Amino acid sequence: MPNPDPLSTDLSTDQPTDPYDALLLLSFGGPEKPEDVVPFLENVTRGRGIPRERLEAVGEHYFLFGGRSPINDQNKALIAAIEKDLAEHGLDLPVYWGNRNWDPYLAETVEQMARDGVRRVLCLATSAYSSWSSCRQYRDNLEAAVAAVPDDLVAPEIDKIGAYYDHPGFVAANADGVLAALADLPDDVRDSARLVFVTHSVPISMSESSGPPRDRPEGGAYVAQHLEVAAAVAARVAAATGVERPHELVYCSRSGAPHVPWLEPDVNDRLEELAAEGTPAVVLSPVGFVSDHMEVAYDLDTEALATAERLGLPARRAASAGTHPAFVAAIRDLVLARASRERAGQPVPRDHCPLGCCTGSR
Ligand SMILES: CC1=C(CCC(=O)O)c2cc3nc(cc4[nH]c(cc5[nH]c(cc1n2)c(C)c5CCC(=O)O)c(CCC(=O)O)c4C)C(CCC(=O)O)=C3C
Ligand SMILES: [Fe+2]
Repeated sequence: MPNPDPLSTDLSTDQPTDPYDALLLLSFGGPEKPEDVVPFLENVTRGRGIPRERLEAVGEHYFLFGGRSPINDQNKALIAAIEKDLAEHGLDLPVYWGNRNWDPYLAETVEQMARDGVRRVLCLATSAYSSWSSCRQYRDNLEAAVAAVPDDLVAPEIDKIGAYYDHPGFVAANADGVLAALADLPDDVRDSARLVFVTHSVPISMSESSGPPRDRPEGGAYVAQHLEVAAAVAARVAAATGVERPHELVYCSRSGAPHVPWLEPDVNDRLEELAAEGTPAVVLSPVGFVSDHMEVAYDLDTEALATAERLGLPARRAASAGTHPAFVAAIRDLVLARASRERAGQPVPRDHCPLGCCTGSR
């Protein structure tokens, strides 16, 4: 038990980040040069039954960008922004970084934390939503990394912040991205533009088993959470512009075997329909991604924007949360809120997944 006597700690003059002595940014990882691409894809898809053709196609996406995913640079920029923000607020909390699929690997980072004498760690994953891929798999990675710490070291205890999609700072950052994209559209279609929110498709079975079993919304938490963010961002944009625009949620980056159903519609198919219906313009907002991953660089900026261009449909891609100050402040808030609840012995329900939460992997 981390806090056998919560009252005594509550009344002390602890640091606002106590009981934590480090923050861990946990991410997916990505290749940095052409030689990295195949080993990276092997790491990602080990035991996942992804067809060879799909892997070759995804490899090409990476080669188109010189074998370098944007994700590691995005994470470095986010860590720098978090460190600066923490320092500006007088908070002394070192930030570590570990990935599931590429260097720096999570297990090495956790071992390094043990060597540095770090005992209690708060972890933020670069995914804001519930599902096996976006939450449970990261928890399993943490457990495995802690278990792999050599016996001569004391492994740190790691707590993971739960889904944070509805944090007002995350919503505000995405809304700002949509506002900037709208401003960049031609004047005559700006007010009639449709807001198309995009996230990573997942198998329907994964989506339906996402979230805590007891209060799981119909269809699963993954879709429900994205719809909530889409509505919140659209409402902020309406308030800021004085114009109500229609909005919807679509999907990108479908993978897996063709006979396994995944969430639809695909963004490209939907753009075809919207163009046929005479939609004047669209803004694509990648709310499913906290920063500009390869899915954003390829599936949206390369593929979907080309689809829109071919259809003669004016389209702009909105910025993801990235290092937007509202998102960076949201991270500080999530850290301080969790630390204070921990000191008071009041767990944050969403940070503790019940049995059966986000189980379905395919
Ligand atoms: C929900 C979700 C997120 C969002 C949450 C989060 O951020 O974690 C996400 C993120 C990412 N996915 C990424 C890359 C890949 N995902 C793949 C495969 C898959 N993703 C899935 C789901 C998700 N993925 C699923 C159900 C599969 C099928 C295989 C399986 O069941 O596990 C494959 C294999 C090839 C392919 O099949 O596409 C690759 C290369 C990158 C790195 C991008 C970069 O380099 O910038 C990132 C951030
Ligand atoms: Fe993925």
